[in-house]
Amino acid sequence: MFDSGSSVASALEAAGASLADAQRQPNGVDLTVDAVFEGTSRGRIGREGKRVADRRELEPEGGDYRLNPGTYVVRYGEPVRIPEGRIGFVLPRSTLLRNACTLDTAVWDAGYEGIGEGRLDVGNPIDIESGARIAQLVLARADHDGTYDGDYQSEGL
Ligand SMILES: O=c1ccn([C@H]2C[C@H](O)[C@@H](COP(=O)(O)OP(=O)(O)OP(=O)(O)O)O2)c(=O)[nH]1
Repeated sequence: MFDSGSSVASALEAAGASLADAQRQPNGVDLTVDAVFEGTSRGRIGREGKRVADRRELEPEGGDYRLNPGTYVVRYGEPVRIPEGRIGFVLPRSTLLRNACTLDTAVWDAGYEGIGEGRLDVGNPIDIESGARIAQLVLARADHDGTYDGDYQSEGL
């Protein structure tokens, strides 16, 4: 069972997000793009520990990120808090897909709080305005064991 868009909006507002009306969707809340990065070094995932690759933040040109085909990391514009009893999923806006682009995202754990990131794949050149809506967060009811306590807790806050 998924929460309504207004419940998702309440969860985000409790985390400090200020939402425009256009972000409020029937089944979730649209997230905006705050920053786009290109990787500049090698990351690592070990059996223990991990390292996120260094990155270079792209500058918008005339307010738009002018992206050629490739893989980027985006930082979303809204602080998120996943309430207890919930799991979060972020999905791409369908307009990204219709432009041969997409977002790859992972599980958003109960108890996670922060400004998250995702992988943006660009298959066809696209201009994305800084602050534009690119994704949608939905929340589903879920049992869980404890709450999120990983390295990304409170990131960006
Ligand atoms: O696409 C996503 C998915 C999740 N998150 C946030 C919410 C999630 O709760 C947190 C940690 O995600 P995950 O548990 O997958 O991270 P990890 O790579 O396993 O690292 P750690 O073990 O430190 O949590 O990152 C994102 O920013 N982007």
